[in-house]
Amino acid sequence: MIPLDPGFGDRFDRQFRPACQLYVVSPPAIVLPDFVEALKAALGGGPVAAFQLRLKDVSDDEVLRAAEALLPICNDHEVAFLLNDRADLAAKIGADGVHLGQSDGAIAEARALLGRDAQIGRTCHDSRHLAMEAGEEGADYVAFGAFYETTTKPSQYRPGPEILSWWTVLSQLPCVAIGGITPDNAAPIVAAGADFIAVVNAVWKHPNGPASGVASFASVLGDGTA
Ligand SMILES: Cc1ncc(COP(=O)(O)OP(=O)(O)O)c(N)n1
Ligand SMILES: Cc1ncsc1CCOP(=O)(O)O
Ligand SMILES: [Mg+2]
Repeated sequence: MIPLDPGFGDRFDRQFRPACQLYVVSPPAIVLPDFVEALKAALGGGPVAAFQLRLKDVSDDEVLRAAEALLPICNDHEVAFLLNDRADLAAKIGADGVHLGQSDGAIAEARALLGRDAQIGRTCHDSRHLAMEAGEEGADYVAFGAFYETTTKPSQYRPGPEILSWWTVLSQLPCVAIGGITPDNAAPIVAAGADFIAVVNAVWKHPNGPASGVASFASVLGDGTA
């Protein structure tokens, strides 16, 4: 199982915080086998910590087929493979983890299905309360967003970077920032302490292709010095 590891290791200390890492989320609809090549290109474009398969309005069979094709690519690149929404399917395909929104089931149930080593993420929108709750329920990371306007998933929630700095002081659990993030607007989020930035369009809709999309984040991800 490949961990979604911010790199704290045994010596967790925010003063020695590792660099913010990229968490690439799939488009809501993909075409196979084309997307296999697109994912290979993306993961070849630069360091990626995790990939999330986030398909919407498709059958379970389509999710399983996509996972079967994409998981080996993530394994080859040592990139954690998380499935969105469905802990049951994540267990079935042997995913490294699952991302659960507020309506996607209990963390304890997902843990029972996936085991101790799986990475379970929880959407917390702009809510400090939801983040603390997720931590208490056993999530492995909390996700805040949408930080910026986005067409991928329009959101009524708009946290500011200060929720990230608040969280990094309060908790040892990694935090993910999501929503409309691009290399041009990521700096305040990275500076505030995001452990991961999760992106869809900035990678998959990059005018020069997904490899360039991933590469375009290299200069903004920081070197971990607080
Ligand atoms: C890393 C990450 N953060 C947030 C989300 C959103 O999850 P959710 O609120 O369940 O919405 P959908 O993605 O299911 O539409 C995510 N998927 N990943
Ligand atoms: C899934 C999700 N949850 C909050 S915003 C968002 C979409 C992120 O996509 P993009 O990086 O294209 O804005
Ligand atoms: Mg969801």
